Amino acid sequence: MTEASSPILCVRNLSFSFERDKPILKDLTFSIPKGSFTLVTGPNGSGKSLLLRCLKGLLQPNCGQIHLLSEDLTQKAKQRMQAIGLVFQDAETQIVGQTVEKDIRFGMENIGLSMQEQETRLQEVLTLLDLHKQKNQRPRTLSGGEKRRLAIAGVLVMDPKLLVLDEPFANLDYRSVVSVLSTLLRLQQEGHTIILVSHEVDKTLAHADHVLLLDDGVLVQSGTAAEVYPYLQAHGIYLPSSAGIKDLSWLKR
Ligand SMILES: Nc1ncnc2c1ncn2[C@@H]1O[C@H](COP(=O)(O)OP(=O)(O)OP(=O)(O)O)[C@@H](O)[C@H]1O
Repeated sequence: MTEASSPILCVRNLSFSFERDKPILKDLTFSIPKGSFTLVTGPNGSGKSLLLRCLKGLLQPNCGQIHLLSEDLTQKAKQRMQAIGLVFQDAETQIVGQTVEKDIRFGMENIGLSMQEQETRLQEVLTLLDLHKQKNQRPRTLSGGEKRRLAIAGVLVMDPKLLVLDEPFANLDYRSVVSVLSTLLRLQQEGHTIILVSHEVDKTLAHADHVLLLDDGVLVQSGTAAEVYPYLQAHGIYLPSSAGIKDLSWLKR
């Protein structure tokens, strides 16, 4: 993955406000390289979740353009909704089925996929997310990490062009963080483009090939991990002392 890779998503001059003259997202311009593992970071309240909601089509920006694979989808929120798979910060709210399998099938049944296509996709995501053993289990009996993986499975099975996750490590213990992070890296290797929103850069920065740093609704830096790293601490992002970029991963501890 290099910075030169063609973009899957291009955002130009995006602004968003709930109230007139009180912009929250301010003139954001950036692109996301296809196949990248992009980390969107910034302190609490910097606008990360709102940005995801604007991209997904849950909120409409006041101005700006959103192009996905060179197609202008700015005014096509429904198409953005289908193309962008979003795993919410509170991923458990996305789990609706009585069993793991039923939950994964839910979205596919809603869009009327044939049983054969459902079966193919189901088997694929059970393997990718390592959930075969839990197939018949009730979701509420899953561990935190398994629930997070199930929420990802439910989104992935809809075949999104872009997989976006809002704080997927929140409230997870070390082993579950490792499990979810390894899963995301495996998905990237399979060819998926991943946008991860997290202020816990100590867990992931080593794996990010593209980073966006937001503060107070402004994109203050974007580029490779090495380019953005020197600006993190000044914008309230915790970094362990004397850690280099390669140390900033929970997979290597
Ligand atoms: N529904 C709303 N009405 C008014 N202001 C809102 C609303 N939702 C969010 N905000 C404000 O928008 C700003 C950005 O919020 P957002 O949730 O996007 O931040 P964030 O970077 O995701 O924060 P965190 O890391 O805490 O999740 C915050 O100041 C927040 O108070």
